[in-house]
Amino acid sequence: MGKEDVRSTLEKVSVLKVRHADDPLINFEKWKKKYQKTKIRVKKERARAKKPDWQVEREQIDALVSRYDHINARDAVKFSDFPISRKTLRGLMEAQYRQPTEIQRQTIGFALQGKDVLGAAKTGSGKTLAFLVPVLESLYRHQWTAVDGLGALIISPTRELAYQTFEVLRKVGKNHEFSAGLVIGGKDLKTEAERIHRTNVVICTPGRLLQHMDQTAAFHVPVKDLARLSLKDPEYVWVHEGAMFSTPATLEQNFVVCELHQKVDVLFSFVRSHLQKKVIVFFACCKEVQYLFRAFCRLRPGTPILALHGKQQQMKRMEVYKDFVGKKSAVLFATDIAARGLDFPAVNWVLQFDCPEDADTYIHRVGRTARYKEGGEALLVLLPSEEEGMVAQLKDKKVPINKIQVNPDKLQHVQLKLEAFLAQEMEQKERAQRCFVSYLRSVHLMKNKNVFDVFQLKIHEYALSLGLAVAPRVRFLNKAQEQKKNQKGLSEREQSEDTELRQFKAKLRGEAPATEPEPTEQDEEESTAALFLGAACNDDDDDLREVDLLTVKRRDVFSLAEDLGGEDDEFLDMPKGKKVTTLSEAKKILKRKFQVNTKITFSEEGETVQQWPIVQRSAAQQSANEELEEEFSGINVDKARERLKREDQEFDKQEYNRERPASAQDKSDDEEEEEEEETVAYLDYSGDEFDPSTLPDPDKPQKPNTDTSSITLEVSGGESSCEDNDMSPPASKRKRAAHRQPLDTGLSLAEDEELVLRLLGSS
Ligand SMILES: Nc1ncnc2c1ncn2[C@@H]1O[C@H](COP(=O)(O)OP(=O)(O)OP(=O)(O)O)[C@@H](O)[C@H]1O
Repeated sequence: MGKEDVRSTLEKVSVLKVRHADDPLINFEKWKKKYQKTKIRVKKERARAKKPDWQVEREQIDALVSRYDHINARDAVKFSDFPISRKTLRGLMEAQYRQPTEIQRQTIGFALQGKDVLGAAKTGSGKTLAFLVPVLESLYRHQWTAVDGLGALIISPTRELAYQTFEVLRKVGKNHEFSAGLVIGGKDLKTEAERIHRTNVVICTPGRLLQHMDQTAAFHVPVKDLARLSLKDPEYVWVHEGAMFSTPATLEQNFVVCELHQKVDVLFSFVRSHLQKKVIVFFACCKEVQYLFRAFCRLRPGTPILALHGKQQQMKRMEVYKDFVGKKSAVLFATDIAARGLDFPAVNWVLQFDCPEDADTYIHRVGRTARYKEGGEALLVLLPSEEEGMVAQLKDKKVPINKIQVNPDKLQHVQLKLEAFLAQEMEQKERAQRCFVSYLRSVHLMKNKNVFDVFQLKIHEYALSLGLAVAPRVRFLNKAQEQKKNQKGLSEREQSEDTELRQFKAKLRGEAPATEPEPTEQDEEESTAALFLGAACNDDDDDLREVDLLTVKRRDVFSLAEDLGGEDDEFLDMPKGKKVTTLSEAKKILKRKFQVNTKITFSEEGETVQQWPIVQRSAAQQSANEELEEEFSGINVDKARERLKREDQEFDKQEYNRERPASAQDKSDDEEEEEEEETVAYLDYSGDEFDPSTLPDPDKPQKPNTDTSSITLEVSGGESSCEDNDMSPPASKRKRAAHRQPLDTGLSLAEDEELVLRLLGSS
């Protein structure tokens, strides 16, 4: 093909192209296609717009559910990689939760698929969202509404944790329409009861839940499922199972060993050297927090001190919680109510002033710092007697902890200052005493005796370190000590019996007698400990009310001192015969059938002159037949009742004749009746003597003396009815009675009263 041919061909093609673009037929076809597409879309949209919301939502739910089988937790990087509703996703994003943590990644998928999940992960690793997201999704999937009532129940060990979980739920679930309620003690039960049946998610503490289950009629819980409390074929998710340590990697942990009486100084010095930090200090009991919180406030360490413990009002607890959350630097003195689950942001230090009950408690406590990728430090204060046992436990639980020393040069001593405070304030002194006793009690009650041995404590020095002049008396320790001695005595006796037997056998065999065993080191230690306690106990007779109260309460209320078993045995199983208590004395008296509140006066000849309460002499003679019958066939109740009635009547008659003035004996029957009535009233009234019945009843609303018009009908009516029922004699009779001489019955006032009551009863 020549050049000319090529050119003509190209020209033809371009002409064809121009013609094609201008071709109305082709253009129409194109437009028609586009139009059809738009028409279908609009139609669909219109159709969808006509659907009720729930149906649209249903379709969205179905679309989500269809993805459940294909969840790939391993590759999930963002929350949106899971089939989670837009509402929840939006909530998560708004709360700045974008990527799931390890525990969330591994559990959310299973939970969405409807499996029971048992998950465990280190503190601060995000377990809260791991269960809250599936809760929201489950309710959403079931299109739960307010009228459906309770849909999810979250039981939390402490009120603070319940409150915190509630707050997270509110944040993450704010785009859903469910209702949620915080049901914890210390709040108004009535208001809760009114709302609880309309609440979809209830976050509660166990005590309050039981209260509503008992008292709130409208509250219907899935009780059977709760009771079973076992998981159906659960997925176990141990996120950090293979980890080298059970505490967060970003947490640095140390312990110091010091004597009990040095602990307050150590704490004060620590606080003084960490003024810009946020610190939580854990104590063994509320009373310690109560006392040391006040003491430290008085010491003015230079940083805010807060206290959180179970004896505070709920509102106060919330206030302190929020206050501490909002502070940049502060020291929170707390009991273990703050140990589990609470998410205080940016805590730098956790100091355990008292040894935790066990390694798990230790881990929960230190977990209040170094949360979610943050760093933190923890210091454990141990007594020499606690060191070995506790450190071994921690090692067992894979807790990396190092021993460090307290620098004695840096230690600041506060004992003198505390003494001065206590000298000024009686209340503070009492607090210090309670703190002292409570701490000892808490140590005494600890189960692990390898770690906690109250008899190893130098309690006198401890009392001084709290600012007290002397160690208060601690009864339960006295008793425990006695018990210990008795047990020791018993085993010694058993041992000596054994030795005697062995020596006897040896004699029989013609061998030389064995020598006495040497006292062991432990024996010596025990007697030293006993010395410490003994000295402290004898120093002061000022016994603490709290100890008395508790001890007495336990025994008195249930009257089961001998029957009680279990934990209380330590206190109650004292050797019989040695323990002399008011209760045992009272029981002895009862057994001997002594009558309390009785009084018998004898003449010099030994005859009964007067007896209280008055014994009614037998007035009606018992027939010989009756006596005989009773002797052989026991008491015939009906006959006895009849006889008593007769006897009462006879006695009343005799009493009446004895007391009636001679002049009155001849009066007519009618007059006699009236007289008798008056006598009854008269006996209660002793002439010139003060008549208490004339006084206004303090329990009744009083009428103003002057202006009766101001009294409302209701009140005046009530009063008049009260007056009608009054035991005081009517005015006319009182007037007549005033002219009479008081009857001298020869009895005391109390005896007179008793007599009147009898007469009234029989009449
Ligand atoms: N996906 C996430 N992204 C960012 N922060 C998160 C995420 N999940 C949880 N957190 C944050 O981590 C912190 C710890 O979470 P959470 O309280 O749920 O831990 P936990 O495992 O329940 O701790 P504990 O065992 O002490 O109860 C919280 O401050 C929380 O806001």
